[in-house]
Amino acid sequence: MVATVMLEPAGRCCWDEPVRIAVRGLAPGQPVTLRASLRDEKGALFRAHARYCADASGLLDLERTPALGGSFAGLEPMGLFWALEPEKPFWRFLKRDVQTPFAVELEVLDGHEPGTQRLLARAVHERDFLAPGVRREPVRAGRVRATLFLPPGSGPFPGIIDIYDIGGGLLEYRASLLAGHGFATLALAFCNFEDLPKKFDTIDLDYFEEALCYMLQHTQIKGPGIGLLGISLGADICLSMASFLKNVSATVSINGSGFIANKAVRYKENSIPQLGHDLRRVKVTFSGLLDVVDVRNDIVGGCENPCMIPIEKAQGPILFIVGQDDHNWRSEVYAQIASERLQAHGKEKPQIISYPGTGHYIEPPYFPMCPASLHTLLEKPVIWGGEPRAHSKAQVDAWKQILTFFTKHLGPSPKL
Ligand SMILES: CCCCCCCCCCCCCC(=O)SCCNC(=O)CCNC(=O)[C@H](O)C(C)(C)COP(=O)(O)OP(=O)(O)OC[C@H]1O[C@@H](n2cnc3c(N)ncnc32)[C@H](O)[C@@H]1OP(=O)(O)O
Repeated sequence: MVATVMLEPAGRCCWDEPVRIAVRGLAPGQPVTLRASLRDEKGALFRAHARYCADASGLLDLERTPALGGSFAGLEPMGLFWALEPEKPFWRFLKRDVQTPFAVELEVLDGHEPGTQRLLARAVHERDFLAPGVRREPVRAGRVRATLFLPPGSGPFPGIIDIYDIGGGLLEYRASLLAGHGFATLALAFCNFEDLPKKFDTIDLDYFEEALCYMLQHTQIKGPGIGLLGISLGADICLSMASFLKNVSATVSINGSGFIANKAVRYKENSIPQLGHDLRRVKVTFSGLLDVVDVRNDIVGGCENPCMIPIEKAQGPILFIVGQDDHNWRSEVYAQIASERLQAHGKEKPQIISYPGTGHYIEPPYFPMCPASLHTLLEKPVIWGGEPRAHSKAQVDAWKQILTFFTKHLGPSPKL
């Protein structure tokens, strides 16, 4: 009998959805190796593999059969995706063009010995970043440089602004996936994109207010408030927006700090000074990579430190998503200080969801973890923390929590 790869859903699905992989037509108990590979838009190759044995009927179902070793071990139906590793060192898994899918090649090889394996079956699985009917609209309005993703239908939809980290550019993949869940989502650039400054010294909230106004005046976006989602520096920008600007209904901080790091924040007559850092606290790991986790200056005065964002002024609730092994900075400690500050100012204790074994780049489900990559400021590779299996589980759960939080506080999307 000929071995065949079966995929469910067949052919394609969105990147944040699980796919069921099974192989039919193997010999009873046959040892096989499954291999996954994909190339990103810059041509970088990502690969993962795992060894399995078919069951007594010659079927291998990744939802029922544990991997015996390889890039991962145990019952991990999506392991061939989250365990993908770049061939090029320190290469981050990114989707640059969300209008095309990632094509993942799946191969079934005979046996467990590398090098001598015969190809038994092969399939290509396409993983999309735009769900059917999601519209992508480039936004060049006033100073705002962004892309808006609108769910199918005429709305009005709950709206979210999505902001990434200090690397800048315009990363659209998280916003496009969120639109597939019914949220009109604006992927917002703030530096290193088109005519925006390559580098910046101050975070000027006027720019972000302009983006917020763009969302609020959009006929297909539901008011009276907008949700904010950010990671790293993007999370701190979101917390600053929520603290100073009106009409922010809910904020999610993914590994933000609640402090102004090395770029002062300005809004009209208000400004928050930077905490600063000391490069003498950069550590060199055993592997020779840099670890910047303790580089920031101490927080004198705890939650009343003047470099802290006045999050008690935020109108809407804040959800803190935290990786306990974040090596960019101590996100868990910072979330606790944020909670203390809110309570010290008579606000409710915020929801903090803290994940063990989880590093800095908490991305949408099934994104391979980025253990280390080039730091924009240091221009050298730094470690980001995280253990791939735990990090992957955190990403799946965090995504669900984020969707639930925004649905609760922005309201559900209209039914199609
Ligand atoms: C002084 C420091 C202190 C430390 C901490 C202080 C305290 C904290 C203060 C701070 C708080 C802040 C808190 C925080 O936020 S901390 C988070 C810090 N984050 C970063 O440092 C972001 C790092 N930047 C990136 O990863 C890039 O911007 C990305 C990858 C997003 C692409 O960006 P862009 O689209 O602009 O790239 P390009 O096409 O023009 O290529 C440019 C170069 O980038 C390289 N590249 C491209 N793609 C990848 C990839 N997939 N994987 C790896 N590298 C990649 C490649 O070398 C390429 O050059 P070339 O090979 O083409 O010549």
